[in-house]
Amino acid sequence: MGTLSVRESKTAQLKMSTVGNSTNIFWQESPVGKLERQKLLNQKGCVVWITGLSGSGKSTLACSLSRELYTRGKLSYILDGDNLRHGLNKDLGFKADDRTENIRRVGEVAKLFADAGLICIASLISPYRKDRDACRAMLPDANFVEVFMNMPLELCEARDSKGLYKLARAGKIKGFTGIDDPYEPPLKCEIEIQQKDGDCPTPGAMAGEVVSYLEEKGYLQDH
Ligand SMILES: Nc1ncnc2c1ncn2[C@@H]1O[C@H](COP(=O)(O)OS(=O)(=O)O)[C@@H](OP(=O)(O)O)[C@H]1O
Ligand SMILES: Nc1ncnc2c1ncn2[C@@H]1O[C@H](COP(=O)(O)OP(=O)(O)O)[C@@H](O)[C@H]1O
Repeated sequence: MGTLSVRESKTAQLKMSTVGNSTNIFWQESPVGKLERQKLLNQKGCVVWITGLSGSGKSTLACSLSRELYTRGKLSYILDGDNLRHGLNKDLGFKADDRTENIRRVGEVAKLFADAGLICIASLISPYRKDRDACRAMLPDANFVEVFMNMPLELCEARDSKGLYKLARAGKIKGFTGIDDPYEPPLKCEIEIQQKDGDCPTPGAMAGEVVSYLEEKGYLQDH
């Protein structure tokens, strides 16, 4: 074989792949790697995945956690299920397959944010265990922190801050999680938030529990 041109030799070094329906694709390495990005940010990229019923406090925790990290000079980004359904996932409904695809897409985006060196806070009902476990498997080095908002349905329904439980009970929303659609609680998660003596921890206390875990596991420093 003659001497390959730079392009050909470069191409020869690149491995052609087929992934799903994408054929003849090549992985392009970035000149700046994850360790360099983490050094710049003085933190380690990871995904904090918050799961629970509608009204269990996922968004409240996501916001208080993001704020607490910011006050400590740490960069995070929230991927909220409701919000992403206004854009990236606006083509998806709430049937089981659509929820699975929703979680898969958010998992892939969260993986990119973590690779960027951010603390990615994903807050979605994510009712199916297999879908959450598939997201966990996407993350290299197990940088996946599952937080279960273990609040009783009665509390979530009493809150009903969006009036959706009332609509679901009236049969105006079909397939509403917890009412006539399943939620599979985690069998093993990193953090479980629940009531103590019938009282909910404050948003600050919830955030503090997660920050302490991240600190203990070394995510709030790059070395
Ligand atoms: N049928 C049904 N079941 C559950 N939730 C519903 C439904 N229809 C609309 N909503 C609103 O959508 C929000 C949940 O979206 P997610 O992307 O987190 O759901 S999932 O993870 O795909 O199950 C959820 O937001 P949160 O209340 O913040 O959980 C609801 O506001
Ligand atoms: N720890 C908490 N203490 C008191 N109220 C809370 C707490 N967490 C959430 N709430 C309230 O419960 C309602 C639902 O919270 P939200 O974060 O929107 O839940 P989700 O994102 O799971 O649907 C809101 O009115 C919120 O203010």
